[in-house]
Formats: sequence, C-alpha cells, structure tokens
Amino acid sequence: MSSSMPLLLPPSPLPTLFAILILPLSLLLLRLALQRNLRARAHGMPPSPPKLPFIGNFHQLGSLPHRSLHALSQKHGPLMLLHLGQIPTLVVSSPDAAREVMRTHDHVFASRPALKPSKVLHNDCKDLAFAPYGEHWRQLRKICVVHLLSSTRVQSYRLIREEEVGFMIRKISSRASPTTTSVDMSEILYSLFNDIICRVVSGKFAREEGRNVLFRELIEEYLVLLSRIYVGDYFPWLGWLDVLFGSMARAQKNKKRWDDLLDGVIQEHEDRSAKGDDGEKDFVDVLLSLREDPGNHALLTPQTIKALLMDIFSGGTETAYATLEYAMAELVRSPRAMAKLQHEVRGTASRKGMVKEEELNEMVYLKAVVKEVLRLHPPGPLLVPRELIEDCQMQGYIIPKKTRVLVNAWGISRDPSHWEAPDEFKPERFMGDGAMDFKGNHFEFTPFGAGRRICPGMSFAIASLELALANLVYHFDWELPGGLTSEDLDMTEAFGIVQRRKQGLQLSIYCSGIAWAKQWWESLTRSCFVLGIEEQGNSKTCNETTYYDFCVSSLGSDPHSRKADVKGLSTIAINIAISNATNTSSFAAALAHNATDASLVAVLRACAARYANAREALRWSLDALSTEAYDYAFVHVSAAAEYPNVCRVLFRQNPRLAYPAAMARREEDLEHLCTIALEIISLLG
Ligand code: HEM
Repeated sequence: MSSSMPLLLPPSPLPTLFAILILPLSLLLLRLALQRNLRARAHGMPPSPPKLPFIGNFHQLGSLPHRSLHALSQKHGPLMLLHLGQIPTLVVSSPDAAREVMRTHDHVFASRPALKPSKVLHNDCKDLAFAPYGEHWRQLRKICVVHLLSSTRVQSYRLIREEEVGFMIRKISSRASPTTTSVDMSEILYSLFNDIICRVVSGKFAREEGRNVLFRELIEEYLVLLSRIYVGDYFPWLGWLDVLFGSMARAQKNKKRWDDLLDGVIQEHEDRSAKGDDGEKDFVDVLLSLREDPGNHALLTPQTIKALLMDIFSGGTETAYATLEYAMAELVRSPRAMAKLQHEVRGTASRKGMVKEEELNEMVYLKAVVKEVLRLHPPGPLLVPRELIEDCQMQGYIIPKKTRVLVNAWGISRDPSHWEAPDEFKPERFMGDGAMDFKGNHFEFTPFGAGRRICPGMSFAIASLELALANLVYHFDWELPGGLTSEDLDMTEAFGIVQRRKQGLQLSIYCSGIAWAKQWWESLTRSCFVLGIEEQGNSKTCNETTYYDFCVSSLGSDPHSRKADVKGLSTIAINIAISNATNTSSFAAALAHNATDASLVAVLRACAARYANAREALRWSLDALSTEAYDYAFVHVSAAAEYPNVCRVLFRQNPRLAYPAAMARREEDLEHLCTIALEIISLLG
C-alpha cells in the first residue's frame, strides 16, 4: 500500500524544475571551475577554489584558517592558489610540497611580506621574524643564533629556568591543600614563561616595579595587533581604511609604549655597565656589547635592538605557554599517558626537591609527550607567512614572484596519509629508532618551521618546556575539577597568530601520598616552628638545621652571628656560601691553568664557571632577602646548591679524569652551607 502511495499524488513540479534550472546551472559551474583549473594548469598555476568577485577567497578562510585551508586542500590538492583580496597566496599542505618550499627552493621562499602591523611595530620590519630576506635579516639572524640563542647561551640560562620553575611549583603548592583544590593553570603557566623571558632578556630586575606585568600587557596587545586583518595588506589601494578604522593608531600606541619601556631598560643597562657591573649577562647586555664592535654600528641601532627584543618577548612567551597548556590539557584527558609520564619522571628524578635539567635527558617519554603536543597543536599552525623573491617552478607549476605563501603545518601533521590515527594523543609514535624530530628534517612535522627561517628559539623553548612539565607532573597529581570528564574539557582553539586554547585551563591538584611529594610539600609549608628564636642565638637556630655542628662552627665564625636575628643569620649563612663558591671558582680556574691535559682543562674551566654561577645565584638570594622576598631567596639558594653537582657529573662522565679531593670537599661544604641557609630561610616563613 504504502509503496503505491506516490502514484496517487499529483506529480511534484520540483524534479522538473531541478532538471530545467538547477542541474544545468550546476553543470555550468562545474565546467567553469574545471575550465579555470585547466586554464590555470595551462598557465602553470596551481588549482584554485572558486572565488567571489573582489574579495576572492577571503570568505573561505573561516574563523580558524588552518582548519578551513586544510579542508579546502582535501578537495583542491596540496598546492592551492588562493586570492585573498588582490594578493595571490599559495597554500602548501603536504610534506613533499613543504620540502620544496623549505628545502629545495628555500632561498626563493625565504622572504616575508611587508605587512602593515610589522611596518609600524618594527620600524619598517627592522626585526628578525618579519624582516624581508636580505642583508639586514642575515646579520640579525647571525647575532641571534650565535650570541643570544646558541646552545651554550641556552645552557647558561639554566639557573633562571630552574628558579622560575621552582617558583611556579611553590606558587602552586601555596594554593594546594591536603584536599583537592582548583588552580588557574593558564595564569600560572603564562606567568612562568613571561617571567623566564623577562629575566633572560632584561635581567634580574625584571620584576622590579611590576615590569614583568607591564611586559605581559604589551605582549598580549602586540599579538592581538599582529593577528588582526588589515585591509591594506590585501587591497593596497584601500589602506586608508585602516587609518579610518583606528587600526594604525592602535598599533602606533602599542609601539610607543614598547619604546618607552625598552628605552628605559636599555638606559639602565648602559648605566650599570658604565659602573663596571660584571654580573651575569642578559640579552640586552649582549646586544649592547656587540654594538661596541664598529662592524655592528649600522645594524644595531636602538630601533633594531628594540624590534628584535619585541620578537623575542612575543616569540618566547605565548608559543611556549600555549604548548604547555595544551600538554597539561592532553595529559589530564589521557590518564594512561599521565600515569606513564609520572612513572618515568618520578622513577628517574633524584628525589631531592626539584627535577633538574641534567635528569631530563633520560626521560624519553617526556620528550615524546612534548613532541606529540607540538604535532597536535603547533602554536604557529600556518608558520609565519613567506613571500617569493622570484618566480619559481615547483611540482609542475610556476609560482610567480611576490606570491605569499602559507605552509599549513597543522594540516600536514594531522594528515592521515602520513600519521596513523592522527587526531589521537599518542606520544608513543615519537619513541623508538627512526622517530621524527622537529629540527626541520622531517617535513611531516615542522612546528618550528624549517630551512633558513627555522625558529632560532627552538632549544630555548624545549629546555623550558621539558623542565616545567617534568616538575608539574613530578610534584602533583592532576585531574579535571568538579568531576568533569575528559569529554567535557573544551579544546576549542582561539583565532590568532599563535594558536592557543580559547578557554582558560582550570585543573585540580592534590598532594598525593607519594613520599617525595609530601616531603617537598612539608618543606614548603614549614613555618617558623621555634618561637622567640631571635633571642636564643645561632645555636638554637642551628638546632633546626640538618648539620648542627657545621652550622654552629660556620655561623660562629662571624662575630655578628651572636646578636643576629633569623634574617641576619640567613644573610651570614649565604655570605659564607658566597665565599666558598668564589674561592672554589678561583681554585678550579687555578687548577685548569696548571693542567696540561686538554680534557681536564675543559672540565675544570666548566667547574669554575659553575661555581661562579653558584656565587651569582647566592648574590641574588641576598638581594631577595634584603627585600624580604623569602620565596625568591629560597629558590636562588636551591639553585646555587645544585651547580657544584654539574662539576661532579662532568668528572664522572670522563672516568679517565680523577675528581680532585679538594674539589669534592669544597662541593660538599657548599651543599651543606646551602642546606643550612635554606633551612634558616624557611624559618622566616
Ligand atoms: C614552542 C615554542 C615555539 C614555537 C612552536 C615556535 C615556532 C616558530 C615558527 C613556526 C617560526 C617560523 C618558522 C618559519 O617561518 O619557517 C618561528 C620563528 C621565530 N621564532 Fe619561534 N617558536 C617557539 C619559541 C620561540 C622562542 C622561545 C623564541 C625566542 C626566545 C623564538 C623566536 C623566534 C624568532 C626570532 C623567529 C623568526 C626567525 C626568522 O624569521 O628568521 N621562538 N618560531
């Protein structure tokens, strides 16, 4: 019955209408599209999706261009030519095409378009990241790679990383309670990377007068400005609209604020160096000293130095923060991976408080987790736009000079033809022989780009990311707050030049029953447990330390100790540690001077440098103590206690060399002195 029903109804006019109008129209459109693509092929141009008059393909970018472009590339192929307004833009969506762009024809694709925000913010693209390919970029890149971000330099910022990560752990601890509590991870992680970069770039006074907070505000606005679409970048003749809409004024305002802040920082560094300050060198110190070289005069103008610093502030903060936030989100969504990571970190670390950098080398799963996060969530999903400096033939097409180029690193690293279960979080894919890395040799996975323009901050970022992640999972157990399940966690991305989560990340922590986490917790929350200690003198205070005799004898060597209060005793203990570190540094340098074996000389010189670092950290702790920043004093002394370890490890790695007994004794003394200082500082609450 039902099957015969339609026969009883009057015939619908729709199919006829469809046949008469829609079908021929669709066929016509299809034919036009095919013809256009054939024409493009005949002219050697890559295929283009159909475009609208005037705006071209703009409407197809959507709110998350990397996702929309990935979907388009599934239809139109790994090389597509879009027209964004008047600007031809090549979209690269396969590892082979990416290899051609960033290796085979790297020099042709190595320039950047001169975009309007960069012209304003970087004084006509005088920075590194947005500079056109040429002599200015080449020289600045060399300075960055050799003097600011070389592996030796990155290693020399270890103290800063360890202190800031230590400070983050204390901050989280102070918000934890024996029962579960919720923590605003976005806020904590952003502050971590912001503070690391502020210290590395502008030195130990980065926190003074809330300067780190000001930097953060400027970076956030700066990235918003770089992410906006400027009409003039796509319709050059309509550039006046950007003035009319106030976009240019907003960029100029941000630039003025950067100028004021950075001029002050540079002036301060110049004044300090005029006074002969020989403390640890930050980026500004290095750039100012390079400027002394007549060969760099023309390059390192104040405008160029400031533009480069802006790149480093923005490149170094938001990218690393976004990665670590995604890492924590993926791990709480995957309890199996979290458990595996905690097992590795807790089993490998020495259980002496903080996970140290030298322990990270053995943590293969940790490294795989970081890579997998970068694969799923590359902070620069379309890398940084490039521009062709001359016509180029690739994959049978001719790409004209001046074409803009977007490499869809996000799409490539989720392509099922190259990745099994590409949307799943599976760090194991990065383990074992032949696993891919991100150093620009595997074009399936290029979160840092590749070729001449590859990110120069890669090692710096990875060192900070691994250390922070290892410590986060070592000290605490994490879960979603309020009984949320992993499906409830909103992973939506926000639009922007740096891809990050749209929603902030709130996580719950609980200090688990794990012995070392508890131990750490107790040491952090230990308050002044001996009241009236000031009146009782140093022997009573020493009672609270691990090395009573050593404490009494060393503090007693300073006559002021008898009348000193707890803060005074902390100062005395740190000063004694400083003289130990200073003497040992000179001692190691003298041994190196007299040694003939080249390896021994190298190791002893490295020891001398480590003890000098320890001395520096201890001096910083005195500064912190004097302003009653006891948290900082604590982290600086903890870092100082670790430096001598590096010396011992170096000798252990060279079994042919005997570790001088006098060095071993001094190392032990410094470690004990630091422990005493830490325990006394803890009494200050
Ligand atoms: C997870 C962290 C980071 C990621 C994923 C990342 C990613 C990238 C990418 C994709 C590029 C463009 C590469 C290309 O065009 O092929 C780039 C360039 C750059 N990055 Fe990073 N970056 C990170 C951290 C850093 C850090 C910590 C710094 C500095 C301290 C930094 C400084 C720069 C600079 C100066 C450039 C421009 C290089 C040039 O154009 O020659 N980045 N980065």
